[in-house]
Amino acid sequence: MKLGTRRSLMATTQSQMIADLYTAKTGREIELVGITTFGDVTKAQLSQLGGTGVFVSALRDKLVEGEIDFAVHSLKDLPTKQDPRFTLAALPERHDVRDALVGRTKFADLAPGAKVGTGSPRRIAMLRALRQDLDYVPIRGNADTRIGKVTSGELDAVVLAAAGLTRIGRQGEISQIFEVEELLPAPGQGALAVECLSTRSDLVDFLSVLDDPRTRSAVTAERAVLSALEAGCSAPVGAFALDDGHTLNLTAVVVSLDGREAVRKSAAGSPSEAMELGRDLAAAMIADGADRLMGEQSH
Ligand SMILES: NCc1[nH]cc(CCC(=O)O)c1CC(=O)O
Repeated sequence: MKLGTRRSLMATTQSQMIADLYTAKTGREIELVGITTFGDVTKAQLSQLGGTGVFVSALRDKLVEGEIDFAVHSLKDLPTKQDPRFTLAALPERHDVRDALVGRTKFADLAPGAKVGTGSPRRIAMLRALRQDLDYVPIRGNADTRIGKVTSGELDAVVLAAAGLTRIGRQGEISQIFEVEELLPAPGQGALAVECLSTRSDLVDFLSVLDDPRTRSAVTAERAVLSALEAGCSAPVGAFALDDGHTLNLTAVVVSLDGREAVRKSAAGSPSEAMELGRDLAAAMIADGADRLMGEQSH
């Protein structure tokens, strides 16, 4: 069995984690196949690429061509619009959902005017809501490149997903983890998705041993919010859900890019109705003006 992976350290690490988990559960060996994607080579700002899924499409092409059997994606990079050719055969147990600050001080201790790097409109909007007096600098590149801008002194801090930092062994450089109450993560953040062709029912069955039902319900609700808001991965939308085994609790927010306005709502429901919970919460947010706040970020 061949598992296609992007070649970055983060991607190969998370693909290897899934391969090891699979081998531990089934005794079957997995071969990793490295693939270069457009998202890895472009210098453009992610938010200017005009669409989601830049990291995803090259892996999907290899699935269609039959070069690989399945692929592991960071769920938050997957477009919410379902492509019927592919099936999310497994959503394994989620890692840390939170965002982290990499810098020499905590966020509250940064001097006014300090340069904070992040390429994500969601993070910029939410960080502005916390502190208007900092200079938010759009950056991209892999985590290593971003952290390097702090080490070199070009930036005072950068904000990255804690899960990604941990996967590449850089958790020691985190100066603060933002609690979800102050910085709501991106829908699906910290979760990995195992995808294969829908026609490969043999694989869908095999891979389902990796699925974690509580992760699946939580991220289903979060992604339903994003989908119903008709927002993409570059929109200033945060969502976080937790399934305690009985109840699914969901919170979502849309923040204006200047950080001055937000529509934030929570709801609880049955994990078996995760999709409806997310969709209904998004409808309530739109009724409160969420779509107006997203402005031209929505697509
Ligand atoms: N957009 C890139 C991306 N996709 C997934 C992660 C982090 C790991 C995850 O959420 O699973 C990252 C980097 C980051 O946001 O810092």
